[in-house]
Amino acid sequence: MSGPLLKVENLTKHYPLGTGFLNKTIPVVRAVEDVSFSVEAGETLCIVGESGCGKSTVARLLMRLVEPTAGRVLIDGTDIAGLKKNALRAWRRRMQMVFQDPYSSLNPRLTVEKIITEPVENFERLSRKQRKALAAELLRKVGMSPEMMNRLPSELSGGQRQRLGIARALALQPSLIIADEAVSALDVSVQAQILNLLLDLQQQMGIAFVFISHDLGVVEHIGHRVAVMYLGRIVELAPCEALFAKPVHPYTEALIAAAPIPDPTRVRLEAPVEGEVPSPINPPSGCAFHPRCPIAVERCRIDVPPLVPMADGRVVACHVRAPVTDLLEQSNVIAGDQLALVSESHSSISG
Ligand SMILES: Nc1ncnc2c1ncn2[C@@H]1O[C@H](COP(=O)(O)OP(=O)(O)OP(=O)(O)O)[C@@H](O)[C@H]1O
Repeated sequence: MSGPLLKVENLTKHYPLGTGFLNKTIPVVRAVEDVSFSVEAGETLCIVGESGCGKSTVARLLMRLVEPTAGRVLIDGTDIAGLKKNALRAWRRRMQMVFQDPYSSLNPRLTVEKIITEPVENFERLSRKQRKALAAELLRKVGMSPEMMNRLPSELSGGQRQRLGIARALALQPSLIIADEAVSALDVSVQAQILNLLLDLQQQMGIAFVFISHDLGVVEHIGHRVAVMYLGRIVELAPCEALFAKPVHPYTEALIAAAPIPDPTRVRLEAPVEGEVPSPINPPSGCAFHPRCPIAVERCRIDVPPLVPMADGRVVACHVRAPVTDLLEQSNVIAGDQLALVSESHSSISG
């Protein structure tokens, strides 16, 4: 199979505030603006950013829990918006979600066995014996004892509940799991166990992850590539190591500087970002980060910066650090498809 497993093209979601009256223009929350990225089979793409930057809305759009205002989501090249009954069911098997709060996402009245076999039983009838065998296999996969099969979610710890949420997501052998703040509610030591479990499962089963988190420590541990979002837009997308070693966008730089440093030998370079995140109902003109940006120039107030590909494989939307003109002058060192990216859109990102 060629091409990425998941491709997101110019995805946009505006939530209208109210229903409008006498043809008055309704204000909208610009939750996601012109977001594009791709995910290869077996890859983990992390999406990071402050609260309200649109991470969960991207997850909901990927799962088709909300409809996009514009843009497309393609799985293996097929637009999920156009899928009809059978194709939609087949697609639903391939993409699963793990939520932040496993407690509220697990039915408290169902046993562990029922919870993890239910997704399969939505597709096919299982005998009692098959159900027990499947439940035991899935529990083992996530490091839990099959003896827990008859328990209720309330009898499990937070970490066990999250393992259960993962087991349920694995039941249909998905190609892609969307994990939205999947470890945020857990203690640090349990977080590490769950992250290592996800890494193991990825190696064993070749599952791709879109891993949404506001915690850069978690992202650094698990990500292959990282997309940094600010006020609905991707401002930088880079291989994980490159991003942490040398953030280019001033917002990425500020986020990394503000994150707690687990390694005491690493030195924090700059002060954390100052000021409040502006409202997505009335975002600043030009680059939405310019009112908080220490290096903003006049142009940043006027034009939205396009995502520009850099030599090390990352893309950055910053007039100062990734100016389009500089790159066009160096066109002899830029591949043709990268150049197309620069001119074609504000946020095209190749996988
Ligand atoms: N159903 C909705 N109606 C109106 N506005 C919404 C709706 N859902 C989300 N929003 C707004 O869209 C913006 C993006 O929200 P989203 O939950 O995607 O951000 P997030 O980065 O996931 O934040 P958090 O980490 O706090 O969950 C926010 O301003 C939020 O208030």
